[in-house]
Amino acid sequence: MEEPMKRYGVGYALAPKKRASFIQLSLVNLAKERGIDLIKIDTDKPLIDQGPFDCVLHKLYGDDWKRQLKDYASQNPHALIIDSPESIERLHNRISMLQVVTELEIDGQMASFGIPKQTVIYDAKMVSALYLENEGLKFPVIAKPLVADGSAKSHKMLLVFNKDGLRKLKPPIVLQEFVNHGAVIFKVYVVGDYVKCVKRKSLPDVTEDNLGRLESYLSFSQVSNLNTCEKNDDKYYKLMNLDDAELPPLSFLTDIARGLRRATKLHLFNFDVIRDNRVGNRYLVIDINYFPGYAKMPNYESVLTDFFWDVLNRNDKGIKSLTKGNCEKEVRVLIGNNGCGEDEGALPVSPIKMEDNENPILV
Ligand SMILES: Nc1ncnc2c1ncn2[C@@H]1O[C@H](COP(=O)(O)OP(=O)(O)OP(=O)(O)O)[C@@H](O)[C@H]1O
Ligand SMILES: O=P(O)(O)O[C@H]1[C@H](OP(=O)(O)O)[C@@H](OP(=O)(O)O)[C@@H](O)[C@@H](O)[C@@H]1OP(=O)(O)O
Ligand SMILES: [Mg+2]
Ligand SMILES: [Mg+2]
Repeated sequence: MEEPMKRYGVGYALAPKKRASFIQLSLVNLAKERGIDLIKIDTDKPLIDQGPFDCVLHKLYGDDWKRQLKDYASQNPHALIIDSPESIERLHNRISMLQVVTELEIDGQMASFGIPKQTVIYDAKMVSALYLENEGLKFPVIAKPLVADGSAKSHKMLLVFNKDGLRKLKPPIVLQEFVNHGAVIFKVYVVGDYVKCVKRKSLPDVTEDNLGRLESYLSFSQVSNLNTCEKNDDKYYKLMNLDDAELPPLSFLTDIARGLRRATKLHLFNFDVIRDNRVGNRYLVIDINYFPGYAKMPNYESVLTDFFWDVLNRNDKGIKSLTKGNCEKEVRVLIGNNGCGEDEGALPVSPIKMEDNENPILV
């Protein structure tokens, strides 16, 4: 007689929006066929009273949740926690997030990579054109909230064209050089050893001419996450034709992804890459996100199911590929004007532009 298939329980603790996008019936069913039951963790009840789970997936914040995970892990040493809160926290600060990129050692035969010049400002009195100049930054710059904790306000940014645009900035902020990149951003999704790059639209290039002509700043939020309907009437992006943009070499991106996995000890994240127009074959990482919108990735159901199956099986065999048991303990990580205005190249006003009073980094 055939042995019954071993079943695994994967508990997930996600905010309602993330749950709605990620936990689709197609994923639940495919995982079920492979012996993996996806089970919702009730965040109103103590984690310790739920399960038992072979694996806990999570994207929640705060000390209470961290404590709950720690208690769960110490009472269920066999359970995998994907990923450790301490590792995830590095991505909650836009400086420590990109610092890790600068520490990667990768043999860049095909292309080079780095991060844009940036500086952090904690004190409003420090915001000045002189300070920027001393830090080696030139206009235009992007002002980003220092904290990237998943809140709506942590995505609200400002493209600053000149010194007038600096006046109203509210620290703590990161000021990062805006690099022309042909209005295309590459989102590189990482799921364990799997790496997938997709193209999205981004902010259009800024010309010297623009700098003098425009308002002193532009507020925007999650420009690469606008929905298809918003993209439709967008002349600028039609003109530059996203379809024609060439992807960076996959093996190069895979090397960066592997390096980031090693350095961060994370398994579920994506990073945003732009091609620096000033230099041939140079790429800049501008953002890293924990547990991003995987449902937007082609075949996300099978990619995620394969990942669950792989880590659960390795765990059964005693291969410590993930943070296991005590989630603070370090364990070996296996590596395996509607988008345009009338002029070509003019900066978008809507839908990218948002009201100033909605932007928390503006006084
Ligand atoms: N240094 C830069 N040079 C040029 N464009 C940039 C730069 N930094 C950010 N951008 C543009 O601004 C957008 C938002 O920046 P970023 O990715 O840092 O924000 P985010 O809110 O963390 O994004 P996500 O929704 O991916 O989490 C990018 O997708 C890109 O279009
Ligand atoms: O909203 P989606 O599911 O698409 O995912 C987005 C995700 O939002 P959510 O985690 O609240 O869902 C964001 O996370 P926070 O920074 O806000 O934590 C961030 O990672 C975006 O980059 C993701 O979009 P993507 O990068 O994949 O395009
Ligand atoms: Mg981003
Ligand atoms: Mg981000």
